[in-house]
Amino acid sequence: MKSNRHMENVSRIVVKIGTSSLMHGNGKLNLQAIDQLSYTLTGLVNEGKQVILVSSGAIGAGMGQLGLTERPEQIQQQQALASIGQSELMTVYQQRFAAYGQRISQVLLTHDILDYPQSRQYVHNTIEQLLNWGVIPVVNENDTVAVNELDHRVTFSDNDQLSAIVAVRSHADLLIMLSDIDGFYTSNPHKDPHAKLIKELHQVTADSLKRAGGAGTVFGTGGMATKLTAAADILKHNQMMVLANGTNPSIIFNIMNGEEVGTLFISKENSEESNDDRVVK
Ligand SMILES: Nc1ncnc2c1ncn2[C@@H]1O[C@H](COP(=O)(O)OP(=O)(O)O)[C@@H](O)[C@H]1O
Ligand SMILES: N[C@@H](CCC(=O)OP(=O)(O)O)C(=O)O
Repeated sequence: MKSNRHMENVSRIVVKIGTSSLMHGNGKLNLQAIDQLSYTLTGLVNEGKQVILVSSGAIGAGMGQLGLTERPEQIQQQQALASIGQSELMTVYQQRFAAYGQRISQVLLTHDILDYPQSRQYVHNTIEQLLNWGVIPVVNENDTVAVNELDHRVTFSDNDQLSAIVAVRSHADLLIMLSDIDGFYTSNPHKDPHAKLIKELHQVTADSLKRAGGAGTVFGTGGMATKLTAAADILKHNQMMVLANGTNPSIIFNIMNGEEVGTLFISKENSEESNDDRVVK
């Protein structure tokens, strides 16, 4: 694939991976995806980059543990599932990253912590210290206490937005959002066979938001809408985001090589592209 994006100066990267990329359709953890993710992120750290992983999947992993095929409605059940699944998820991450000699840590956050200057400072200090030590912080929402964020019918806050907040606060050069789809399309490709992949977007407009629909699987939550809101936040802070397919997380290497994969969200001033938002023909 042609290399025409400039990622040479990217040194701090936030990677967000969604539940749909971490789970099989039958509710089991996708160990191959987790292994490739661990291998790839360790590879980036070995190259001298600083990496923060924002990983969903706690509720999905909890559902898998209990053999549930539908996400329960009750908040307390979702929270209990997250509590079961988070420790399973971290156990698997710990094992796979350790196989590549990479240290990781767990950071559980709620959105409101970041609204309080002192807590925000503590989070900032901790993450900076971890990155200085070459550790990969693995961030998730602290689902047991984050009641509003769990009920996606009431609010649309979730890990997509959390990853943007983390990327903004940590002044990351790039947010890579991995999902179960190749990028942002002109409409939901699972419903519209004529949907076309948008390669680059400079602005999240009301029209782009209209094109974004809900989650694709029972395990996914926010769908495309929360990814676009995250992208809007990133663009507001003059940062970059790539939305790409996480089926094979080593796609991150292609992104870092500047290859044209997924959808790049970048301000017009920072873009190499003279055309407006490009659509694959
Ligand atoms: N315009 C669009 N472009 C791409 N995907 C879309 C669009 N609108 C809705 N979607 C849906 O969003 C899904 C990705 O969101 P989600 O299921 O929440 O994944 P994740 O678990 O990775 O966060 C896609 O699989 C697709 O079904
Ligand atoms: N904290 C929740 C994350 C929910 C969430 O944002 O899920 P997703 O849309 O798959 O990224 C969990 O770990 O299950």
